[in-house]
Amino acid sequence: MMNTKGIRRKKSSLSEVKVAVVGAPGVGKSALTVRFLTKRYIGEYDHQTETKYKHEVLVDGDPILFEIFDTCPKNENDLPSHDTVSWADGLLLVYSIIDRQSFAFVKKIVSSLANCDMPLYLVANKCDMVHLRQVSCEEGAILARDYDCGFSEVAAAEQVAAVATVFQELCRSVLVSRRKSKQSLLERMLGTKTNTMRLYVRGKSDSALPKD
Ligand SMILES: Nc1nc2c(ncn2[C@@H]2O[C@H](COP(=O)(O)OP(=O)(O)OP(=O)(O)O)[C@@H](O)[C@H]2O)c(=O)[nH]1
Repeated sequence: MMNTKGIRRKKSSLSEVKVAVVGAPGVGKSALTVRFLTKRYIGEYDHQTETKYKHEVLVDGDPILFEIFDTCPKNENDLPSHDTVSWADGLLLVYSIIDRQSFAFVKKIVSSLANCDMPLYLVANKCDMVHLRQVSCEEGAILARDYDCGFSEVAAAEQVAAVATVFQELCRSVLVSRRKSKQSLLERMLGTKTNTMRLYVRGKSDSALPKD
């Protein structure tokens, strides 16, 4: 699905960000994904198929081509596959505030990532159903602090902007992490730290600096 309204730059200048939407069955992964893509809420989806979408939007004024993988676990033990995790630049971890098991499922997913240091964003969906709440907002916030990632409670059923913000925040984390790994690759290739390099360049070009 493509939304190219308002975006005039060449495709080649786009940053691509791959997001896998993961979480227990029925937490609202498709509802959140479709809300972001179309701004609409559709109550029931095909639960049998995993779907990949493409969606172009501006994030902080820059065009971003999102690739979104709406995963579809068969049961509470069906964790995201190695292929899914290695495909993704970032994971949107979704649980439902009215389903404590789905909160535990998110923890299982993150444990299964082992040392894989990828950008994450924790989303607590169905916050329109507070009367049935099983997971407090504080628990979500604490878990996100543990994972060093962003966190929001949202309702795909009712909100448009809050859902978009979740995808945009994850996108920002992906871009930051990409910049950091490019920088550390450069440092490794040069066999030096960037700040040492900066000193060297300055020393060569700045005649006002002392010679040693
Ligand atoms: N009240 C409420 N219901 C929601 C919300 N989001 C999704 N639902 C409902 O929750 C059910 C499951 O939503 P889906 O989007 O299909 O969930 P899913 O995580 O994609 O499910 P699987 O594909 O089976 O893994 C549907 O009946 C949705 O209408 C929400 O924010 N509030």
